[in-house]
Amino acid sequence: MTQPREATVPSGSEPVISLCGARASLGSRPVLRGVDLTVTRGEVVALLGANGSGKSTAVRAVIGQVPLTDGEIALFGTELRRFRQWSRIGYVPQRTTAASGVPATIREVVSSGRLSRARLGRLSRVDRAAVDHAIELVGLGDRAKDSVSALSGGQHQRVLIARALASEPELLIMDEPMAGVDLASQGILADTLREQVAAGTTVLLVLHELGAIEPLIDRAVVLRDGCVVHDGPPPKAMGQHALPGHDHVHPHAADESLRTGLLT
Ligand SMILES: Nc1ncnc2c1ncn2[C@@H]1O[C@H](COP(=O)(O)OP(=O)(O)OP(=O)(O)O)[C@@H](O)[C@H]1O
Repeated sequence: MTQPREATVPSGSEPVISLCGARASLGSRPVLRGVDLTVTRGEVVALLGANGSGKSTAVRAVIGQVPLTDGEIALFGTELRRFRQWSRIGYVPQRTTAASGVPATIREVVSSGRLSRARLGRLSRVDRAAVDHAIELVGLGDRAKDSVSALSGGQHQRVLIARALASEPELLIMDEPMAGVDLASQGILADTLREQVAAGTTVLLVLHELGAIEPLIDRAVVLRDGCVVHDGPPPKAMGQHALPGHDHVHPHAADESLRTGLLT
């Protein structure tokens, strides 16, 4: 078995996600053009970049939804193609309007996130308690029997996050969790994330702007045209100035500026 290269991993830290020279195409278009990215245990990493820079494709490649044309991905030190322990990972996809028409209750949707831990597809008492806990975490305890089709966009997003949390994952991957979410729900999501981080969960977040979760972010990786153009401290300018149309310039090294063009 070939071991993934771990060139960017600090010594002593355990890699949870490693992408090495990852290349992927959608249709005939090369979307990832040699991405190196490592997330170690307990880290909270934001994946940033302009629309179309490849952020969603990168996280979808990590969970095996987009095949690589070249390079390697490993999860918890195991090559992706051999990896089977999906209950260790919670994934919140980018929101689509199609998701809101599901005729199911909040508890049913969140329960589906626990099935990866259930034996023979049946939820035990422990499983059901974990589902209820996940619903409580996102502040929807009193709505568990409500249909998800009756929820606002922000509440719906909270359900998707509860679904990801139901398996008590060690790694949480979220694609634009705050997009289109009302301020009250943003606050609840930030609190939920803070609790997960405090409990040691490793987190990879696709974001457009850091906003309320900026204090939680250990490291930011910025993609441009399918390549990593920054991997280090979160760009300070983002929280205040990440408005559509801005091309961001912020300090990179002492005497060097980095133009991220995050939203252009
Ligand atoms: N099925 C597809 N076929 C061809 N091209 C696609 C397909 N899906 C996405 N793309 C293109 O691939 C590029 C990368 O898309 P991706 O969704 O990864 O970017 P992103 O950085 O997540 O952008 P956004 O912030 O808009 O979500 C975009 O230019 C997009 O138009």
